[in-house]
This record gives sequence, C-alpha cells and structure tokens, in this order.
Amino acid sequence: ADFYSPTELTDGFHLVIDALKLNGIDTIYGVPGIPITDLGRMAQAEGMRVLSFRHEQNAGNAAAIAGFLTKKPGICLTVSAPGFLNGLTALANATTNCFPMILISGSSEREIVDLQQGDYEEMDQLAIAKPLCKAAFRVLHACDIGIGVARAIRAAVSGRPGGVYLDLPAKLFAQVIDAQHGAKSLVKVIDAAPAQLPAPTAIARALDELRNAKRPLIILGKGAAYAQADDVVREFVERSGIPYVPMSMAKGLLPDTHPLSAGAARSTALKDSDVVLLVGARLNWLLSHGKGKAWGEPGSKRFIQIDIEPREMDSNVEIVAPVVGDIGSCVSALLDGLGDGWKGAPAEWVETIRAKREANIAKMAPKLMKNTAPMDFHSALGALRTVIKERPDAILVNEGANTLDLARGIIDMYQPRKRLDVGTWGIMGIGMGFAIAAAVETGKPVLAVEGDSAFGFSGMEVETICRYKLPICIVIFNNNGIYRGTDTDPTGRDPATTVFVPDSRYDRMMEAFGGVGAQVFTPDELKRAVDAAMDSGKPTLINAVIDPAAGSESGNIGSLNPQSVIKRK
Ligand SMILES: Nc1ncnc2c1ncn2[C@@H]1O[C@H](COP(=O)(O)OP(=O)(O)O)[C@@H](O)[C@H]1O
Ligand SMILES: Cc1ncc(Cc2csc(CCOP(=O)(O)OP(=O)(O)O)c2C)c(N)n1
Ligand SMILES: [Mg+2]
Repeated sequence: ADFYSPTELTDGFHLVIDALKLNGIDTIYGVPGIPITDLGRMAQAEGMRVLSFRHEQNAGNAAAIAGFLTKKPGICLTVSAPGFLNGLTALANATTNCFPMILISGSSEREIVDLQQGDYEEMDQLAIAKPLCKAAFRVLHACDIGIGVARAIRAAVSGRPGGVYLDLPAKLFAQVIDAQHGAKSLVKVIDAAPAQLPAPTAIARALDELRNAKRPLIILGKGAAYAQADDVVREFVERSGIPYVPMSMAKGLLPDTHPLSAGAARSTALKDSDVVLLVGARLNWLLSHGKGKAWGEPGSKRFIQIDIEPREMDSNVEIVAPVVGDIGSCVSALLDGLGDGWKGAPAEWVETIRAKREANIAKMAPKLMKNTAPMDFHSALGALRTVIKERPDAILVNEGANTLDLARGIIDMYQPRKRLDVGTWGIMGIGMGFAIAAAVETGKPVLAVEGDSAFGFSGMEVETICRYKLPICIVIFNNNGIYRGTDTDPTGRDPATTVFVPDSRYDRMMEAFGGVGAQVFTPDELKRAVDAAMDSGKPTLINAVIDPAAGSESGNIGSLNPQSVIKRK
C-alpha cells in the first residue's frame, strides 16, 4: 500500500516492475521489441539493471545461470513469437539442468490468436511453452500480475528448480487500474523454496547402508552446488572420510586438490565402490545410467540417493535408500546421524583411491608442461590450470568438445559454483550468456574457455560484453574446426563439414567493439595474455592457436555417435 498515493492510477507496465522488485528481483536479461521495449526502458528508469543482448537465446542462458548462481529466478524478457522461440531453447535447457528462470514474453491478443486471424507475430506461445518447461502461466488482467509473478517465482525455485514461462499479452501492459487496488494485488512470496526435511527412517536406512559399506563413494552433483549448503557438504565428506567424485558443475564444492577427491580416479571409484551416495546428481547418461562396465559387476552396487524430486528415485536403477528432501536438510541429518560410532571409510579403500588419483595426475603432468608451438589441448590447458590456481575466485565458463572434456579434468576448481558449463544436455552456445550473467551477478572476473565452434553460437555477444564493459576474458581454442581442423571433402568441391576458415582471427572481433584482442601461439604467451586481461578487467578475446590435428571426434563421448556399416561402392 505504500507504493502509491490514493488518487493515483497504475498500469500493467508498472505492476510488472513493482512485482519483480517487491520480490527482490533487480536484473532483467532480454532483447527489446514490440510489445516490451517500453517495459525494459521503464524498468531501467526505475533502477532495475536491464541488459540488452543480440539474441534472445543468450539472454535466456544468462537468466538461467543467474538463477543457478543466486537461487532467485533469472528473468529473460523477449518479444512475441520469434523472440519467444529464441528464448525457448534456454528455457528448456534451464529446465533440464534444474536452473530457476522465468521467460517473460510479450504475446499477441488472445481473441485474434484463438481465431487464428493473423496478428502481428501471432503464436499460441503458452501452449508451445508448456511441454518444454516446469510451469507456464498467462496473465490477462492487470490486477492478476501480482499473483502471476508470485506463482512464476515459486514454480521456478521450489522443489526441483526449473524454467517457467510467463505470457503477457500486449494489451495487458497499458491496462490502467486504481493504484491502491494495484498495490494490494502485489504478492511478496514467502519462503519460495521451503526446506524439505527427510524422513528419519530414510536417514536411518541410508546410514545403515554406509555403515555396512566396504568401499563407499560419494558423488556430488550440480544440485549440491546449487543448494548452497557448502559447509555441511564439506563437513560431511570430511567427517565421513568417504572419497567423493564431483560432477562437472559440482567441482569446487571441496577443492579439487582435496585428499578425498576421487575426480582423477573416477573410473576406479565408479567400478570398485560398493555403496554409492548420490547427492544432487542424477544417474543419467553422464553417469552411464548407473549400470554397465563403468560400474563394474552387474548388481554389485547399492545406491543411496539424496534428491528433492521423489520421482527421480529408481529412474535408472534401484535405489536401496532413497532420501527425499533438500540437500542442506538431508546432509545435515546424515551428519548428525553419523555420530561418534562412525569409524570413517575403510582405510584400505581410501588408500586405493588416493594411489590411483596420484598415479593419474602424475601420468598427465608431463603433457601439461609442453611450452612449444603449436599448442595442443593439454599444453594450453596446463597454462589455464595455473591461472585458476592463482585466481581461485575467478569464474570459469567452458564449452566445446575437446575444449570442454579436457578442461573438465585438467583445470582444478577451488570454490563452489565457479565452473559453469554445458551441463546435462551438453549444449553448445551457453558461453557468452553464462559469462555475462556470471560477471553481472557476482562481480568476479570471468574466464570463458571456448572451442572455436562453440564460441560461434553466441559470439555476437562480444559487443554486449564491450557495451557493459564486463570483466570477461574469452580464450578461443582455435583448432580450425569442430573436434579437429583437418577433415576434407572427398569430392574436393567444398571445405569438409567440420572445418572453418584457416588461420582465423577471432581476436579481431573483440577489437571491432573496443575490447582487447590478442593472438597467442605458446602456453607462456597464453598465460601472460590471460593474466593481463584478468588484471585489467577489460573485455578481452585471446585467439589461442591450437594444432588442428590435436582433437578427437566428439571429445570423450564419440561412442554415442551412430556408425554406418554400409560402405557404398
Ligand atoms: N536444493 C536441492 N536439494 C536436493 N536436490 C536438488 C536441489 N536442487 C536440485 N536438486 C536435484 O539435483 C539433481 C541435479 O542432478 P544433475 O543435474 O544430473 O546433476 P549433475 O549433472 O551434476 O550430475 C536434480 O535431480 C535435482 O532434482
Ligand atoms: C546446440 C548444439 N549444436 C551442436 C552440438 C554438437 C556439438 C558438440 S561439441 C560441438 C563443437 C565442438 O567444436 P569446438 O570447436 O567447440 O570444440 P573442439 O572439440 O575443441 O574443437 C558441437 C557442434 C551441440 N552439442 N549443441
Ligand atoms: Mg574447435
């Protein structure tokens, strides 16, 4: 009620802004256009940060990772139909990765859409969004904006986080209502993501499994990173003494150099463990669905699973001890239940993991030291590994195939939620959107390590990065192609389908918009250029020349490719 004086009027534009601000949302990522250009202008004039992108997919990816980093839904604002569709990829990806975001799109008038009379940018957006996201709502009356925004926030962050679509038809914005009435219609969401406590019986069952284990293993997933229960997760790993494998975006929950880290001994850990505690990690393709040779003898594993989504249990293999609830509450209950009786994980098993980890690290070490040109993935990543070790609070964004797969194992992370990558779908194109939101939401310097193909999906946002003067250093691993730069067209007519222009200079793209460009040929030159960028905080793009023959098809997941057995004469 203290928003407006008694005589005033308000309208849809103002109610959307007030509803977002009332709920602590202060940033919007979007692309202007009919019917939401003025909404963006007015939000900016009222003190919200409104960042305009060059393509809605990148604005949507920014909103998604903002949600992952802050636990508040990131907001992506788009025009109707084509703009909405461009945002959908990011909304679907957010939902797949359990990142909370709200895609707000202007839309055409219901009466015209429903009679299919050909409105400007006509599309039944709500119907199209529904199957691709966690929840979808449309608001037709200004006095419902408060409830609509509240429902979208709660749907995005409660339970398993995800993407929500909020459809705002053009006529809604200019609808005028009494200001007092409007003020009363706003809803400040109370406890949007309520703690969900596990049942004591579930905790007891899980502890029994752990007590009987001879070779226990913990797997930390990005749900554990998202939960921001960092202290209790770390304490549980250390008090239990159980080795752990961090999934890609859970790296840094404990430093990758931690004595209990089994990241560098992942194959042994998965194959030889007998009881596996999943913490905010799904047994999907990234964990070979919990079965097959990666997991050793069939039926040899007993899985305990902590997840806020009850239906995740038994999704791939039997879960002998399901623990349903939020990670903070569940891990705290397990920690309390360990009690003084807990003797730690069997020393022989911990030693096996340690020895395997050290051996694998030692085997890798020489590959990281090569300081000659042309660079390959290992030698270039060796330089960046040192950069992150020296700058642990920098945020690392990473995408590509070899550029992604090798960076995941070579660049150690030291703090939670510092590694942001392609996630569950392995989607290309998250790079610049993630880098922009990471810089905006945290104020920390960002290092985006990009395959040259991956960069191409969102590369136009280098102008956005320069416009907002963001502390983002992009390193492009330029191996002239997708996976490699050496394929050829057997007919000799065109370049192969997986190569790019040879000797390309992506660094010049950044210079085009006033940023710093550099080309480097050795790991030393790469490290110096990155250090200069991180020290200056200036938008920088480094074109790191990588041997075009260095990569392997599809990085680590080439086996997922179907192979033709037919060889035409
Ligand atoms: N706060 C939370 N508490 C418990 N589980 C959560 C929480 N947030 C997300 N999750 C769960 O974490 C899981 C994340 O799994 P996934 O995305 O497969 O991680 P990763 O790819 O790192 O293995 C999802 O099943 C999701 O339901
Ligand atoms: C939206 C989308 N479209 C295509 C693809 C398929 C793909 C997976 S990885 C990749 C790029 C690999 O080349 P890059 O140069 O980035 O990396 P490198 O191996 O170091 O040379 C593509 C096109 C995916 N995953 N998502
Ligand atoms: Mg490449």
